[in-house]
Amino acid sequence: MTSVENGRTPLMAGNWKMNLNHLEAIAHVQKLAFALADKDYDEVDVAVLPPFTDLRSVQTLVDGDKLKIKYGAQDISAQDSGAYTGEISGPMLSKLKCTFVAVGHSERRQYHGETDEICNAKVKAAYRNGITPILCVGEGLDVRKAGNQVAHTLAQVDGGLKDVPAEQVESIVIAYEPVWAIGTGEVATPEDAQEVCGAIRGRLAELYSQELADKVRIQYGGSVKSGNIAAIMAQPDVDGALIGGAALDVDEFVKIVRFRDQ
Ligand SMILES: O=C(CO)COP(=O)(O)O
Repeated sequence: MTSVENGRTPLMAGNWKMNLNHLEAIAHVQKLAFALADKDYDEVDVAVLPPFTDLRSVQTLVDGDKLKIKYGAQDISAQDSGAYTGEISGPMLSKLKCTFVAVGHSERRQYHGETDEICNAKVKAAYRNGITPILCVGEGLDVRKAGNQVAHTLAQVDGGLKDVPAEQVESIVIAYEPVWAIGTGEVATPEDAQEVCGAIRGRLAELYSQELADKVRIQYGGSVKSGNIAAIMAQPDVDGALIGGAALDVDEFVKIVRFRDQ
């Protein structure tokens, strides 16, 4: 059974990382909207995660032209306001009508020391402010080589969701991004992606219920391109992708969104 038959609308989200200023963001989203407009994409949710400085411009464009493209931030503070220099809060993001926020991306974990505890606080901050977290999990190369990818990733799921109630978690997006496949051109095989995405769904069933687990969208991320997306999406527990480099190229991103045509 594919994810579409399972009733989960696939979510293709472009994580721009630290790329594109607000003028480039406007041009990018306009081009993306135009490219998607000539064919119905109702059966796929499309989102972009631009840098903070682009969000107001993207919001104005999406609102003004009533675009179906959703958007969100790449990070969120665990606090809602106060003396936290350089941080961006949930209330600020929800004022910009962000649908999503990435939490615990491996680059945040690696370069900013984000632990599962911090990710858990950020998941709660997102829900407190009506924003859907995209909780990013996944193992590094050493863990993969030792064959511990499932246990490692499930521990991140447990940590990120600690004390988060079912009525919130049923809307969460979990992105499985093996660190060794991010930006390296080294894509996990569809079977590798399915192994861990399936285990994540199994864990959600254990922690909550099978019914909840069947609703949650689980994405794969790591060197996704138009040439490999169809095989990845054919896996029963993969419901979309979190796309880095390939999302910066509108034509390539559109091909990924239209994975059924590949
Ligand atoms: O980190 C990623 C998305 O969040 C994946 O990045 P790449 O698609 O560039 O490998």
